[in-house]
Amino acid sequence: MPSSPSSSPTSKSEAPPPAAAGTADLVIRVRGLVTRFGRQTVHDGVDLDVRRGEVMGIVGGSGTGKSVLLKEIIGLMRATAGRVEVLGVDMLAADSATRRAVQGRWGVLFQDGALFSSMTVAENVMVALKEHTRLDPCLIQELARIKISMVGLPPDSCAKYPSQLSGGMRKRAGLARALALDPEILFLDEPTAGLDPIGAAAFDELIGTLQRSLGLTVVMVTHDLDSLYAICDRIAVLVDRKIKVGTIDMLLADPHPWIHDYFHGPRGRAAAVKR
Ligand SMILES: Nc1ncnc2c1ncn2[C@@H]1O[C@H](COP(=O)(O)OP(=O)(O)OP(=O)(O)O)[C@@H](O)[C@H]1O
Repeated sequence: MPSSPSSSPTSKSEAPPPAAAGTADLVIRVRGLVTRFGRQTVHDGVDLDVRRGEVMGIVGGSGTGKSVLLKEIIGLMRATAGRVEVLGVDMLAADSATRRAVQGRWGVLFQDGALFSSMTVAENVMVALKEHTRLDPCLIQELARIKISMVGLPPDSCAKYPSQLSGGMRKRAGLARALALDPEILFLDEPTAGLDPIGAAAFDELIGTLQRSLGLTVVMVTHDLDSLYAICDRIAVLVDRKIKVGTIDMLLADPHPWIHDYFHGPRGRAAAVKR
């Protein structure tokens, strides 16, 4: 396992997308998802397939339902209608034990790291290990130390409280916690929000390196065009209450007005230049 990932990121836009997968290689399968809040319809028949080992970015205008979709996939919210399968389990129909078992196979990084403020970084990472395993306490401490090192935090951050860390360090600590149980899937909600451009690029590089070395499937809600170019294999765009999925090159050629403006606007052009 890498102690401090340092290899330079490969622009995913240059790489061919992972081979089209059969159903067996799908780790997430969303079908006909409908989400309504009162009279507001946020999703109206959303379909999404995420293949094992790919990095899927989720983008869309403000309020198009990116975060709600993520919450519905990880079971924090219940869709009005439709089907969500994760790792072959129908999450809406499964009993609580089955759902819990699947939940142990993914990690989530929320925007601010969502760390417990009264616990040190190491204690935060140990929470899931204590809850989901029966490992010896010394081994749990050692595993937490390894995860904290994997995300590039110095050893002395283990004993620090979240309030003693910078925003970027808090995100790394949240990532260490998300990786605690060696997940197969990593869900990220706007991982680079609030970071300066250099910090954001370093975080993208970390995600890319961890994804490759650990063979993770990553699902990432983001507004960050640089992240899309740097680490995403495919991108799911929420438009017109549905989803369009493609590689960056496919979406660059898409005539939908929002997609065109997003990828060909000033920020899109600036991100494309860095490819
Ligand atoms: N619990 C809720 N009750 C009622 N409406 C909600 C609830 N959660 C979200 N919404 C609405 O659903 C819509 C989609 O919200 P969501 O947070 O998913 O947007 P988003 O695409 O992530 O936006 P942003 O990019 O601004 O973060 C919004 O109009 C929001 O007000």
